[in-house]
Amino acid sequence: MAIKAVISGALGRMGGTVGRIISEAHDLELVGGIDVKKGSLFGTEVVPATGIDAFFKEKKPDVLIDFSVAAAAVENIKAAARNNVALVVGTTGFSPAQRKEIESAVEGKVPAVISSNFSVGVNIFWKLVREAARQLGDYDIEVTEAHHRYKKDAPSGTAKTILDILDQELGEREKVYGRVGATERKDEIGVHVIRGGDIVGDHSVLFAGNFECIEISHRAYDRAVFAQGAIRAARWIVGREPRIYTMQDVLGL
Ligand SMILES: NC(=O)C1=CN([C@@H]2O[C@H](COP(=O)(O)OP(=O)(O)OC[C@H]3O[C@@H](n4cnc5c(N)ncnc54)[C@H](O)[C@@H]3O)[C@@H](O)[C@H]2O)C=CC1
Ligand SMILES: O=C(O)C1=N[C@H](C(=O)O)C[C@H](O)C1
Repeated sequence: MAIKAVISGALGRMGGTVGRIISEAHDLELVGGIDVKKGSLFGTEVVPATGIDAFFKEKKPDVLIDFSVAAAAVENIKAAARNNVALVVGTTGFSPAQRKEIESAVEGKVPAVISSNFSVGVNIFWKLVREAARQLGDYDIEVTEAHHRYKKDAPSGTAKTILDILDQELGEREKVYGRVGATERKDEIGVHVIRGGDIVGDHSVLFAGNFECIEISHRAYDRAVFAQGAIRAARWIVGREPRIYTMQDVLGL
């Protein structure tokens, strides 16, 4: 039996990429999409988010894959939990309060993989950053990310995950978002955001010491890497215990 998937944010950049790959997969069935307005996605119906409960009841999907916007994702996640639909959530930009809302909607009700980045490469990159932080905690650290001109949130979800990893390894340090004028460097972490053109997603962490620097970088060339990871997560999550998992769990890292 094919896994039945619905995509939320269906008419967006990621929705289209995920939809194309699912429609070409033999073990998955795209049963439709959710967005703000009606439309179509690889021969399936896209309905407005206001009709999500009725859509779930009609299509009976196994999994909802959400790449939308933070406030919308929270509501769609609650609807999936109400309708017993497993979740793969790639949307970024959640506030701490929204993240709590998601946790209380999902925990003990449906299984969900939530990750700020579904690419296999970024999941390895996070591990390398953790190891470097363990060894080079006394070096100056600067995090830089670059994305396309239409990205809504900054810093990226992936950059926030990098900052969480650094905090876990080094204790909470002040974050300085860009520098201008007279600045005296202490042991803060510098964070730099670039927005322009059609950059798919670049992240780098610089560890600068005396007489040497090490820079760990990841560059995505095509949204297919995120979509393939999300689809891998969708195959993995259906039938799991109802709690929140990460992409590291999916990959066994
Ligand atoms: N975790 C990951 O690996 C990745 C995460 N992302 C994140 O995914 C999200 C979407 O990115 P893009 O596709 O580039 O954005 P986009 O702006 O192209 O697409 C978002 C779509 O969500 C729709 N939307 C708005 N309200 C909605 C609602 N209530 N219900 C359903 N859909 C709704 C919009 O109309 C739009 O079609 C962003 O938060 C981005 O940061 C993007 C790439 C990879
Ligand atoms: O909006 C994007 O495009 C991306 N968003 C994710 C993020 O915020 O980290 C992942 C990826 O870098 C692309």
